[in-house]
Amino acid sequence: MYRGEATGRASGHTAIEAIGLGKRYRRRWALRDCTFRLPAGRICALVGPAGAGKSTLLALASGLTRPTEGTVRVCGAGPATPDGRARVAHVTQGRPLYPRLTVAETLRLGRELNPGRWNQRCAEQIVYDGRVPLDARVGTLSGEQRTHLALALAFAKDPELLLLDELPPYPGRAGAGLSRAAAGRVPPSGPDPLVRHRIAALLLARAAEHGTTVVLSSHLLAELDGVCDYLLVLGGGRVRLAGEVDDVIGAHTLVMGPRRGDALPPRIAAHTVVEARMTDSQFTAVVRRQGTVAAGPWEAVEPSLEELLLAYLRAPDAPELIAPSAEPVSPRLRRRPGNKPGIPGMPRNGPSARPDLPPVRHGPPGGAAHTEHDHHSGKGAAA
Ligand SMILES: Nc1ncnc2c1ncn2[C@@H]1O[C@H](COP(=O)(O)OP(=O)(O)OP(=O)(O)O)[C@@H](O)[C@H]1O
Repeated sequence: MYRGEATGRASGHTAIEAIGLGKRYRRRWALRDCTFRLPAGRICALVGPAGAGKSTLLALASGLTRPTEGTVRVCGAGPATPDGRARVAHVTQGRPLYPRLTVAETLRLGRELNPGRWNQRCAEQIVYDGRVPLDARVGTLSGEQRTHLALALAFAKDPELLLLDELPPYPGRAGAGLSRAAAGRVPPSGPDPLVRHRIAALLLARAAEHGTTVVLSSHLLAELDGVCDYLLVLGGGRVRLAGEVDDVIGAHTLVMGPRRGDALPPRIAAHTVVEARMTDSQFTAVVRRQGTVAAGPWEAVEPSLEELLLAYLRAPDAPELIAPSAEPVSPRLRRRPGNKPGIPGMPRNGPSARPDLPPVRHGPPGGAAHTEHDHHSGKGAAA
């Protein structure tokens, strides 16, 4: 799925631009040296292990919290300014809503809090599509209904940028934020794929209709395929991967073949190895190509988005990859040459992995994460 530059507000604009962004809670950094640009009009997957700083990044982008260091701008504005707040909607993990208000009262509150920007018809359509009764108290709604209501509030504000912390409902979160009695009335909402599919469809349709940029934080990697066209991967509080999904996937190859000894075949190891896994008889490696992958007694295919993300998540030391479209463009914000993570004195963007693709910025080759004797038997089996 790719919505392209021509959509609505997408052409050439920047939705988020962060430079050296960092947030520290007491002594611990939740996010550090975070530098990237998200072009407008994208549906961006924000991926990372638990504690990687995803929620912190979203909170910084929505002005909910202030940076300890660095800067972030959203749609050209400071997130904590009235302009920034008007342009951004943030649906947080807990979906904080007033449980005693009815749905209609909640929408009325949304209208009063967003004078001049409120689209009541849009809000009512979303709650209607989600089969959310207008006269029901929020505290009695299911996880899916609460999400529809939260999305109704978000889209009715007509935001340029929607930040969504987790595609809901997710395990154990049904009734979160409600009284115990109210939570007891909420049907259990496990990771029902149909519900998630319905909500993803709603999100995509609305985002396409309004030209909204969406940042979607998620743990469920398989579900991001076909939903997101842009990728932002955090690890250890830093950006590890950023760019168009197609470009990022296209720069990598998944190689599987018979194992000969403890090391990868030299012609495979010559590429930037993101992750290598061995069983007794087979090796599986995700490599960032430096040129073409030589033919040999192995199979080389393009990884799926899930396979690629898993490789990066399992290999926290793999070198970063930042596509040119994810590089900040604002001259005021641009990093000094030679600053991390570029190579001092060298152009910031390394050679293109594929001649038909734009160049990508990458760290030094050889950052392999090597998992010995891992019983991973090939493509699609990663878990
Ligand atoms: N208000 C806070 N006070 C102290 N530490 C915090 C606070 N919020 C987050 N942290 C810490 O900052 C780090 C990043 O947290 P954050 O919630 O941003 O990660 P995350 O990637 O969203 O994780 P998850 O996927 O589990 O939601 C974690 O170590 C977390 O414990």
